[in-house]
Amino acid sequence: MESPVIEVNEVTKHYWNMEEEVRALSPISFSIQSSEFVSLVGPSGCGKSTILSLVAGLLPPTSGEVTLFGKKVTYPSPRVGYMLQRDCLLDWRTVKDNINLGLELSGTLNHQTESHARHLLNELGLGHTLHQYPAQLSGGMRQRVALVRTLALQPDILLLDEPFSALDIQNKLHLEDLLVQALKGRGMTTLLVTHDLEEALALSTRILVLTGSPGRLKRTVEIPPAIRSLDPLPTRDHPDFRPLFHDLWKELEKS
Ligand SMILES: Nc1ncnc2c1ncn2[C@@H]1O[C@H](COP(=O)(O)OP(=O)(O)OP(=O)(O)O)[C@@H](O)[C@H]1O
Repeated sequence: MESPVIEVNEVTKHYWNMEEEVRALSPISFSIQSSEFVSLVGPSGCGKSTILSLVAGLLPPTSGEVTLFGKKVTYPSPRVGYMLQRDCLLDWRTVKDNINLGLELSGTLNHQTESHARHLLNELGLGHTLHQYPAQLSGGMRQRVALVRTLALQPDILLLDEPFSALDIQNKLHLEDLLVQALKGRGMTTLLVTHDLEEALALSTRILVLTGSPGRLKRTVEIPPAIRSLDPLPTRDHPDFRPLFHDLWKELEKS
């Protein structure tokens, strides 16, 4: 078996809140292979976002270690793209200048990378918005622009922290579909935090169920290939989808 892209090894994380110590994660270990799409689900406060920040190199673990491609994470890696619930678009920049922002900051903006960013914008159905400003776009369109900005960096690892949770159901389903299409053939390894079990089931190859607090891994659910091979919308009609959903739901109720 290939060595994992992401490895979280006996990691704990404690925060200090004024004088009080908050134990966010008790020792947690898991690894993710290349091109896997793994979702983290669990009750509020069980440490899901903390795990993403540790993998992104934005926070150091209290003990244990996180490795990416076999190397210990000590700072944010350019191989990682990170997308949040808030789109964080800059209102004074056009869509074109927003999708180029990450490339500019990383010093990799050139004719080729800019044209790739524009190609992604077209793929996500927003080619016509190139010279518009974020205020002229709907919430779903803004989030699509944020996704293009993240994918434009061509990261090997994509971290998604509830990226669609602020959207209405129609936009959410549309974006899930666009995300899957955009990831096809690009070989990215994805780690998603979501509260939406349907979303986790429809997008993932594997789901890690956490419990708190402090957060720890409770169960790993492999998504059957018959479901995995379908696009997000039709997965929901697969006869195994509802039983899996109820199984996960019950697991979280016990958390
Ligand atoms: N910067 C911080 N300082 C102090 N405590 C923190 C900090 N960040 C997170 N925590 C605490 O660590 C624990 C885990 O937080 P985290 O945001 O990782 O959980 P989560 O599972 O992502 O929650 P949610 O689902 O509500 O977003 C919580 O108890 C939270 O209050």
